[in-house]
Amino acid sequence: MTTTQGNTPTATRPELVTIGLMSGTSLDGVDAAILTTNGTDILRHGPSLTVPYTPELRARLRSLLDKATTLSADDPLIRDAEQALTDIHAQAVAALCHKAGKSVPDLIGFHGQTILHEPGRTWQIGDAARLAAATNTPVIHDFRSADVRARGEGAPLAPLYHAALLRNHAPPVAVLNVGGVANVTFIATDGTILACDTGPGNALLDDWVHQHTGQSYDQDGALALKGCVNDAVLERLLDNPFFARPLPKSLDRLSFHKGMAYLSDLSAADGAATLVAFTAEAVARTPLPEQPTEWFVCGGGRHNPALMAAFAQRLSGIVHPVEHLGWDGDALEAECFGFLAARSLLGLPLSLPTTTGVPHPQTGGRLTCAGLLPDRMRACALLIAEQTATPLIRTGG
Ligand SMILES: Nc1ncnc2c1ncn2[C@@H]1O[C@H](COP(=O)(O)OP(=O)(O)OP(=O)(O)O)[C@@H](O)[C@H]1O
Ligand SMILES: CC(=O)N[C@H]1[C@@H]2OC[C@@H](O2)[C@@H](O)[C@@H]1O[C@H](C)C(=O)O
Repeated sequence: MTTTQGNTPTATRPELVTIGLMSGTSLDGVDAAILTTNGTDILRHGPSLTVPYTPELRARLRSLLDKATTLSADDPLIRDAEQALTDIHAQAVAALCHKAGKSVPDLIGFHGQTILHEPGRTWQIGDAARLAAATNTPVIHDFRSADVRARGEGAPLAPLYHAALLRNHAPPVAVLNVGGVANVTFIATDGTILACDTGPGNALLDDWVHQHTGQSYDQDGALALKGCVNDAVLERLLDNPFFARPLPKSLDRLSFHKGMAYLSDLSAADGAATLVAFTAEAVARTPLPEQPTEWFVCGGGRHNPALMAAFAQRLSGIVHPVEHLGWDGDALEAECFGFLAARSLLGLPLSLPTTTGVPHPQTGGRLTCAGLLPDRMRACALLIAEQTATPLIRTGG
C-alpha cells in the first residue's frame, strides 16, 4: 500500500544510499555506516567502521564539555576542534566508501559532537560545509535544534529508527542503547513509541576507570567484576529527581557528574561495580507504562559483561544484545543518522511528542551542498526538486 508521510508517497520515494556518522558522548571516535533507505523502510544495511579519536583530540573534546557554557560558536577553541573533528569524519567517509567499493553516497547524515545538552539548548559541533566539500556529498546536519526550538528535549532521536527496525517484532519490547549516556526506545503493546534517556551509560564508569587505572574504559568489565556494589552509595546516586520524572526526558554527559563525589571512599573495583549497578538500576527505574518482555541492547556497553549481567539481574524481561536480531550494535547509531538524514531530506518527522516531548511530530536537520562539484550539485538539485519541498540551504560555496 502507498502511504503518504510528508511530501512524497512511499512507493515513489527514491532509494537513497546514505552514510550516517555518529560521534557519541563516550568521545571514543566516529562510527560510520552505510544504509540504503527511502526514509521509511530500511532497504539494505551496508558496511560500517569506526575511526577512533586520537588521545589528544579526545582530551581536547573532553575539556570543551567542561567549558561549553562559556564558549561561543566562533571561539578559536571551538573552531579548531571543529576542523579536526570534521577532518576525521571525512576520513571515515573515505575509508567506508573504499571498504564498500563505492565512489560517493547520495547523502551524509552528520550528527557532530555534542558538547552541551541542557533544557532549551543543545550544541553539536562540526563543520558541515567543510565535510560536504571534502566528500563531494550533500550533508544533513544539526538534527536536534528544530526539536529544541519547538520545545522538545532534542533527544533521543534514535526511536524512529529503532521502531522501523522493530516493525515486525511483537511488542512490548525495548531497545536500550548504552553509550556514554543510556537511552531507551519502548514499543508498547498498542504500538506507541515511547523514549527517553535513562541515566548514565558508560561515561561515569569510563571517567572512574581513567582516574584509577589510566585506561579509557573497563575492558570486558574486568575491574567491575572484581568489585562489590556499595548499596548505600548506589542509593545516594539514585536519589535524584531525574529518575521519577515522567518520559520523555534527556540528559547531558555530565548530568550525574557531581555524584562521583559519593564514591570517594570506594576502592577502584567497588566503585566500578557500583557505577555498573547505577547504570542498570537507572534503566530498571525508568517509569515505563508496562514492562518489555525483551530488551535488546546496543552501544558499547553491551560489550561489558558486568553491565550485561547487571541488566539481566535488575530488569524484568529477557536481555539480549541486538545481535540476537541480526543487527550490528556498534553500527546502529551511525545507521540511524543516515536514516534520519533521508527523512530530513524528505521533510518527514525525526521526533514525536512521545519521544522528545515536542508538541507535534517534528522534522529537522539542515542541508548543505557547499563546495560540491558542478555535476554533483546538479544531480542533487534534481533529486531535491523531485522529492521534497525542503529548502536548499547553501552555506557558502
Ligand atoms: N570490550 C568492552 N568492555 C567494556 N566496555 C566496552 C567495551 N567496548 C566498548 N565499551 C564501552 O563502550 C563505550 C563506547 O560506547 P559507544 O561507542 O556506544 O559510545 P557512543 O557512541 O559515544 O555513545 P552515545 O552516543 O550513545 O552516548 C566505551 O567508552 C566503553 O565504555
Ligand atoms: C544530546 C545528545 O547527543 N544525546 C545523545 C547521547 O547519547 C545517548 C543519549 O545521549 C541520546 O539521547 C543521544 O544519542 C542518541 C543517538 C539519540 O539521539 O538517540
